[in-house]
Amino acid sequence: KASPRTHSYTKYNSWDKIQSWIASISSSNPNLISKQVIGNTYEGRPMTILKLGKKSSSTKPAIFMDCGIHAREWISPAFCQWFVKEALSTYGSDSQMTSLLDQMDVFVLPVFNVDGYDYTHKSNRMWRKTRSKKSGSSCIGADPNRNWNAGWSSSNPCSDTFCGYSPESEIEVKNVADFIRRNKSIIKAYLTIHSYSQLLLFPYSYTYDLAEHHSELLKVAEGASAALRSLYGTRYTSGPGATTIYPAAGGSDDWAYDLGVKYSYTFELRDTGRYGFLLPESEIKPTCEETMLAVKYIAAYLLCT
Ligand SMILES: NS(=O)(=O)N[C@@H](Cc1ccccc1)C(=O)O
Ligand SMILES: [Zn+2]
Repeated sequence: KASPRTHSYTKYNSWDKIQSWIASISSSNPNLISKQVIGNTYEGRPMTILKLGKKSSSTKPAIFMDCGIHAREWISPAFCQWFVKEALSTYGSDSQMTSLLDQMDVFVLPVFNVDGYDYTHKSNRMWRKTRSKKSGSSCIGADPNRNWNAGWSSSNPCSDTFCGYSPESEIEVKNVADFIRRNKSIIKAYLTIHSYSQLLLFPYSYTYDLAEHHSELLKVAEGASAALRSLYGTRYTSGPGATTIYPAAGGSDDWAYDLGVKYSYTFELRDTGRYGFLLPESEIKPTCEETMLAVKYIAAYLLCT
């Protein structure tokens, strides 16, 4: 059975292996990690959030990070697994990680779109959406990054970017939106991990209007990108989604920002198109190492402000 010691952090693990890992890692260190199931997916798989942070009787400010919103973006869940492993293994030795986990909690959702992720392993490697079915339509699933109540507008059910029949129509999105709403007073940052293109995006994607905190969000994004680039020279572009990648309605980062989570970022990890969603396993380690620097930069900024 997979356990923290036998789990591979440099392979794209199946959902079954990730589920076993979640069970074992979440009971490996009661002072630093716990788990909570926030609901099930359409096909009945559990959505489990890992809570990282020094156990405290008082409520601490928190960062929320999700991976695997889009099923085919396999480097994303690989990063969430890497982040959890790094947090637990460097707490006490790495000063940045130690102060982060002493002063804040980090909620990590390793795989958001579990049904879709499992489907890419077993059926169609290029699947993107959820796997929900609606009577009357032969097309399956909605894009979980178009289904949030942020500039939401309807679209074609057979499109890969179908927005769903209404905001939060996808149970996976509703489960996470409910969790963030319940915890919005303590959540200071929302990070959502995607691939590919090497971008650090922030609101808005649903409009060309600049966010109220545009200049600060850009400054932090450029600092995080510079930290990332310092390791292997990987170049990221920072900016609002609408002008940096493309306009898009119903995105999770826009929704979190409009809810009041000021530091709301979408990471588009490696690469820039050579392999795209099929990033080789040999690039998991360098991608995760450099991305750790960007996430730790944002965390350090939160702790200093
Ligand atoms: N990961 S991606 O290639 O699908 N790109 C993202 C870009 C994106 C990011 C944030 C809000 C809306 C859109 C997408 O959802 O299209
Ligand atoms: Zn994506």
